[in-house]
Amino acid sequence: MSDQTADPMKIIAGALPFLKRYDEQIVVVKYGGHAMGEEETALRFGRDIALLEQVGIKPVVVHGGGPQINAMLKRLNVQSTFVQGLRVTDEAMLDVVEMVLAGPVNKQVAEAITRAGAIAVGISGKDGGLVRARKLTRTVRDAEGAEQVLDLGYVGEPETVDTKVLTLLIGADIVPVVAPVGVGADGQTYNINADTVAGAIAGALGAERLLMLTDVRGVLGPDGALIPEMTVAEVRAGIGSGWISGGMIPKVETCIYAIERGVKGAVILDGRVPHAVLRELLTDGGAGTLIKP
Ligand SMILES: Nc1ncnc2c1ncn2[C@@H]1O[C@H](COP(=O)(O)OP(=O)(O)O)[C@@H](O)[C@H]1O
Ligand SMILES: CC(=O)N[C@@H](CCC(=O)OP(=O)(O)O)C(=O)O
Repeated sequence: MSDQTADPMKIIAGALPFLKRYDEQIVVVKYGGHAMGEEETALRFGRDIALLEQVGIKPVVVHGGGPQINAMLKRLNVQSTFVQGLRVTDEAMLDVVEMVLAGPVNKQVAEAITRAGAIAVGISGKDGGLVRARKLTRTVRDAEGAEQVLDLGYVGEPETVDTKVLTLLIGADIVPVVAPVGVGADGQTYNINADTVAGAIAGALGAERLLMLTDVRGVLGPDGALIPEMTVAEVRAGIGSGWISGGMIPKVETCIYAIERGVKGAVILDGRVPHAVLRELLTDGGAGTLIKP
């Protein structure tokens, strides 16, 4: 039965148990740059988040903006390289990253939610000491099996998360919208993968759910089919075999991180599907890939 012909009373009755389950619960939603797409997609996302807030759920949005950074770099004629899904970030790159993420992208997402009738405030991880970061280092093995440390420049990882500013906003019924930029103890700004920030915030807040909105249906197996549920061990095997790759790696690693810190469920789903967030939280027809212990 299509949405248009469904009995509205049935829909409302069906949503009630979920509304009860998530009442006053924090749900962290990672809104990926690929899922933002057209302006209409962002507005639709804003309406869904505003609705969650209006029915008593406490949404916290962490957004990405990789494609939007790429578009700006193209205009500036600057090349960018990625290692294991992470953008190598020198000083000039850092300026562009912060300008795009904490600027237009952050404001567009907050505005879309506010326009839909909730109050949303855009901040970056630097505001209120939210995300204290440290330089991220990655090691790889070369052909001879020797370990090599990669220098990704000013790419960071969350060291600590101070949830005070989020708690204050949530307590005042304001939806926090967070740009994935952090600051080190010495004041150095770091570019952090948005998935990682979402996981760290979900863990620190003890969120009920972490939803990762992207531009694929979820984790796809080697045959291209959607995998509805995966254990942590299965995810690790997928990374090892190479069929989980690129931007999907930080996504699944984030889900594992969040679950290990007590987040009840972490889901990777297609943010381009209309009402993806509402479907996932308020119906039993959840889509995407649920990662579980
Ligand atoms: N096994 C897999 N299943 C689904 N997507 C995968 C897989 N392995 C790699 N990917 C890639 O990961 C991408 C999602 O990551 P990313 O582009 O960083 O999204 P976002 O901008 O939403 O954070 C997909 O578009 C796809 O190209
Ligand atoms: C270190 C690193 O790679 N940072 C990301 C931050 C934005 C991001 O994560 O955006 P998506 O969620 O849209 O991919 C970047 O520079 O693209």
